[in-house]
Amino acid sequence: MVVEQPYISVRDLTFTRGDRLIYDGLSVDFPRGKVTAIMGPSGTGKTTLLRLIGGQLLPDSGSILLAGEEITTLKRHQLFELRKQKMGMLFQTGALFTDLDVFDNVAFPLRVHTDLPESMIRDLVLMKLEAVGLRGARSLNPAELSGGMARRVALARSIAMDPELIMYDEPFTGLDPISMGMIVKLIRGLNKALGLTSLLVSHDVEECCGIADYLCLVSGGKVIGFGTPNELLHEGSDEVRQFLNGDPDGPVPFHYPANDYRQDILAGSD
Ligand SMILES: Nc1ncnc2c1ncn2[C@@H]1O[C@H](COP(=O)(O)OP(=O)(O)OP(=O)(O)O)[C@@H](O)[C@H]1O
Repeated sequence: MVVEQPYISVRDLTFTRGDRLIYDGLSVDFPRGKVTAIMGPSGTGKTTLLRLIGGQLLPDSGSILLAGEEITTLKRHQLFELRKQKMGMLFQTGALFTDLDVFDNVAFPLRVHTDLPESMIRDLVLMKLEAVGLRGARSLNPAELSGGMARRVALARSIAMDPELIMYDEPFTGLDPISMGMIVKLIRGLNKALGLTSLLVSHDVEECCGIADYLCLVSGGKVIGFGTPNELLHEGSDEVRQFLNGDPDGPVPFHYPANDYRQDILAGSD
């Protein structure tokens, strides 16, 4: 798919972990102002891709352009500035500070990264908490929140600095259906209201198809499908459709390669 003026452009990306090649010449563009869900088999490198885009990992080779900046060659302090100004991240493990209440958790990045007066910080924090429906919960401690509420506070914190890009890693994991519905609505709503570019890693095909403008399917170190959910569900390759439909057998076989079953049985013990 040709993406006009992508927010993120990845080219010929190679990345290895130990002796395992995770990405082998990955090239993909992520559209500006849209929600793109990155999906694919477990262990294929989806979280790794978010970390490469966030500059937390450095590729072996290749380029990652984000809002015109080449992430892979930025110096540490430049990367820090870029992250501060442009990126919000919501990782599944992105825990709240347990010794700070909800208000102070959301205020934290503003207090650390800006010189804004406390009165302005208060207005901004209340605005972010209102956006996630938790203005009334500002005095609660993290221990008093449900899992879904904690995720929403973490979301308010990750948009505190008005990022251009927000990256979500498995934002639905462990949530009950109502909390999941709220997070889905928030991801979609915030993307539109704040004009964000959103990248979302998740295994939930149904949620992703409902929320994402585009799906990016990654497998074997490459993009095997990129398009709207509708396009991929109807016109994707057999492998893409097998993944999206959750079929147990297809191009990715149910059976691990083995010798003849009958011979195996007759052969007795190994
Ligand atoms: N810190 C690490 N050190 C070494 N190998 C790692 C590390 N983190 C991840 N890996 C390996 O890198 C590969 C890609 O991991 P990654 O977490 O990006 O996959 P994923 O597609 O997000 O998986 P999942 O869907 O299960 O979360 C996996 O094989 C994993 O075992």
